[in-house]
Amino acid sequence: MGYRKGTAVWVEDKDHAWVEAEIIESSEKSISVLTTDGRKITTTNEKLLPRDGDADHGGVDDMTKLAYLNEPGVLFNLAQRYSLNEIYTYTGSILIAVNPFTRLPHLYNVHMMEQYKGVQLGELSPHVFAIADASYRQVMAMMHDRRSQSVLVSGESGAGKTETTKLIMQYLTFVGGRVTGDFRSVEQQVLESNPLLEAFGNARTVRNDNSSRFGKFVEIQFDRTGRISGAAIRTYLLERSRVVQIMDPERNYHCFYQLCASGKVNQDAEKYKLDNPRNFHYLNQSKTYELQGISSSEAYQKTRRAMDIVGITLIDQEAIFRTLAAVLHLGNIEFSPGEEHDSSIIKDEKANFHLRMAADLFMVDANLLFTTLSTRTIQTREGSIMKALDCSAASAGRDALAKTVYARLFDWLVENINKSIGQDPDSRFQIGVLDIYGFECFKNNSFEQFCINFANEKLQQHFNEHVFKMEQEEYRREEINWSYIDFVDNQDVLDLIEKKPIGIISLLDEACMLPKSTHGTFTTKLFQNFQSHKRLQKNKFSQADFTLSHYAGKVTYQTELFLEKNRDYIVLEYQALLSSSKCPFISGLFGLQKEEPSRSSYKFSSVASRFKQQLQALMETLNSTEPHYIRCIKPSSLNCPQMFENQSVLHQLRCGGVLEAIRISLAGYPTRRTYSEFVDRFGILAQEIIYERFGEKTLTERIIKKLKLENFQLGRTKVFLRAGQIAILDARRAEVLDNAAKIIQGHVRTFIAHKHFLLTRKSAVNIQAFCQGCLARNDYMMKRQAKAAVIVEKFARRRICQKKYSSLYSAARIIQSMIRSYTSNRRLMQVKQNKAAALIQAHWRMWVASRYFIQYQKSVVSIQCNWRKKLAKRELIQLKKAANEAGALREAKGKLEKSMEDLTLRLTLEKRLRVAAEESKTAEALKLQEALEALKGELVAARQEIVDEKSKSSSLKTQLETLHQDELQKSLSEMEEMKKENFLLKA
Ligand SMILES: Nc1ncnc2c1ncn2[C@@H]1O[C@H](COP(=O)(O)OP(=O)(O)OP(=O)(O)O)[C@@H](O)[C@H]1O
Repeated sequence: MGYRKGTAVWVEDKDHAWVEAEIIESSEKSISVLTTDGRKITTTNEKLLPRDGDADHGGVDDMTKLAYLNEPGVLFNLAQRYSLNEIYTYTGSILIAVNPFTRLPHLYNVHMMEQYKGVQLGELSPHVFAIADASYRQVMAMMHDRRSQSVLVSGESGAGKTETTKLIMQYLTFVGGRVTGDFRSVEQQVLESNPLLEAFGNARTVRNDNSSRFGKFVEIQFDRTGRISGAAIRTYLLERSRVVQIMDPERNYHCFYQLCASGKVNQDAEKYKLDNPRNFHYLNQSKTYELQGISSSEAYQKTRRAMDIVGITLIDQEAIFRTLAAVLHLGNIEFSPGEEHDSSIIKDEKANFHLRMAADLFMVDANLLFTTLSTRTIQTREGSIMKALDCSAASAGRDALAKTVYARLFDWLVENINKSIGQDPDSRFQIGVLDIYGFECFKNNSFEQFCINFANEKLQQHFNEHVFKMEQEEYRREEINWSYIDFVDNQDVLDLIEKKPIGIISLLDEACMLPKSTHGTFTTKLFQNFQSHKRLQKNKFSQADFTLSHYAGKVTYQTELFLEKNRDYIVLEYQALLSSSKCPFISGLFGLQKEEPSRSSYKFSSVASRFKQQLQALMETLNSTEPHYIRCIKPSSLNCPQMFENQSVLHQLRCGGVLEAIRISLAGYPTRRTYSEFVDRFGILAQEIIYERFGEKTLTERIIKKLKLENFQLGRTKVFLRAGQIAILDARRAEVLDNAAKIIQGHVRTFIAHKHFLLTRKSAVNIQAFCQGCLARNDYMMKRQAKAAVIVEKFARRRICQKKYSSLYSAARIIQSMIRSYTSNRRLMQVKQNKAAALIQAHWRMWVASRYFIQYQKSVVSIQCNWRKKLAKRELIQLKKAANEAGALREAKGKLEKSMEDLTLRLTLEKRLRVAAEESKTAEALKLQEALEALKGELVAARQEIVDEKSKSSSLKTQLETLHQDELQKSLSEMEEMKKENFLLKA
């Protein structure tokens, strides 16, 4: 395009940095710009991007829509979208996925999946679900259109291939899953196979914490109804060397760390004597044991759960983890030189312990394990000879055994997952998802990079064939006017690598089989055979290196370990040792195969050749499917979100063939339809001619001309359209259909509206009736409530009055009882006083009677005494007369004297008694006097009390009266208020 002077642009400077600039001169051949930092740069169109282009509007979702289609345009479009978290962009039918390095849950929820279900590619914004849906719809299309599909996900390590693959599988299980909720449904098993394979096949690398160290092709099979009916997983080239050798800060496979951390979950770690990963040689070569934000014990539980779901029995699970533990113990077996030359023995007690542990866990004899590791049997014509191995050979053998065991374990897992998920023999349509390592070019590139880049060349060829070659062939077949577009055909690189009998792989295999070959002889032979091959170059500094010009750039390979890594030899002693295991799982891994007798105990098998065969099979599968491409891009080498490294992204776009695809797509005719298809679809755009007797080709031409489209091509059977023309046709078709739909809609709407009106009217009447009923019911309810309120008020008032009355009543009762108690007290006191007075009177009368009686008695006694004295005197006189008269009289005199003495004695006695009685009577009278005095005092106090009581009762009476009056006043005022309220309520 031509730029005007003064146009603001971005320009790529010689350091490949993009800077702001302004056009100062523009000619056909070159453009001069002045950068904002004052530099004058002369550049070309490709290295310029207008600043007010598409990028300023948030970018376009399909690169082919870019107004300025060049590298910076593509790059800035991606960067612009990435900054808005729009990580997906189409390039025609290729989806570019830029790794966000942060969770974007809103992009992947069920709602999103619902949105993309059944929607044409391009209708919604670009998404991995759209690609998955397109492939699913293709599988479910009309019978004759059906074709198996494949989705090829590629990109460099850490670009997000595995995540993208998981999302595709998630979508396919969503649209093709049954709603059974079954714990072990096929789709559940397909999904759960991911974490299981990740545990055993993924590891931390410098580029990615969860890097897949194997390639994977998952084929999901569908039944006639579009439901998932089976699945098959194929894996490629597991990185075996990682089991025994890791570099800081990388890690070994996740499953080892998970097993060591299993102590928190079960007894496994303790049972297998795996206390700490730091104690195991295969793990402690790197000081990284933990992954940020991931708990190994939780991951262990997840792996176990996945094993349950994919149907691995508990016995097999136990055997798998036991085998892993055995591998770790195996790595700790160290050797030291033995007594004999070139022999080795177990280094120390610790190594011996690990030897025994490994043997126990493998369930083989410990001595046999030692012998197997430290010796080798060589077959000679004379018979077999046992040769001792030195320390380094024994250690290498130990590592080879560990790698073999792990690789077989991994293969067993894949095989069992496949068996457990099951294949559907009746399924005729599949969707395959390929997640394979992207093109790699490091400082040091070894055998693994060679294989990976070989695989990428193959995939690129497939891509070329699909996108470019087929395109060109079709143009030729259809005999349309077409100037060929060049593209970088990589067939020559593939021939160089895989051609038989002379290609890099064949030469490598030959070198591996010849006993005296080294990597040096291999490279020498390679250069001899391909002296002037334009894709192969010698390295100036190292004879052992060679450089290949891949489609994505030049890569120099260091061949030191090529031979060793290509040899997948199976040492027969290992085979014999482990097939003798008492554990059926382990002996099953190493089932005895009939070996051809050989001189050596090694049986060579080429890793590269096997990989080549696998790739061939994969390509055949892919060729029978319709491919969809997803190119994952890693925007930041630091794995940070919102970081976009232009150079790296540009390199990845080049490697992925994205830029080439855009170029070809725009230069050619990306859309083509057979005439019948075209007329079927777009005939409605020219209805006036559609029923005329023209051929389909003429009809097609007339339709297109009617729409004034230019630059289209009419082939033999198909019409070829330029980019964007189909969109115009579709838009016009949609317009016509829209108009037709509008008329139909108008009629349908009238009908619906009429029906709706009748229904509305009926409903309105019903609603009115219902509302009126409601209002009447409400009114009635109000009245009932008012009446009820009056009753409630009445009861409330009665209750209040009752309460007042009862308090008054109880107060009156108290007063009454007080008065009564007062009068009865007074009566009681009177009775008590009367009683006391009677008692005093009685005592007084008794005292008076007793004084009278005593005086009377005294007088009687004195009268009696005087009388008796008189009588005695008379008798005495007589007796004296008689004594005088007779002696006898004397005696009588004596007697009389005696009786007189007695009488005087009795008299004095009675006198004394009388005195004592008088004394006691006076004391008693004194007592009575005192009691009388006390009673008088009590009487006075009682009188005083009565006076007090009287005054109290009079004060109570006055209080009661005032209380009564207050209460009365209050109730009167309340009555007034109630009346007012009642009046208000009534109002
Ligand atoms: N769509 C995505 N959303 C959020 N994060 C993502 C997404 N894709 C990738 N990532 C992040 O990038 C990391 C690397 O992705 P992934 O493991 O898929 O890369 P990869 O290309 O498969 O790498 P390798 O080839 O090493 O296996 C993931 O662990 C994840 O954190």
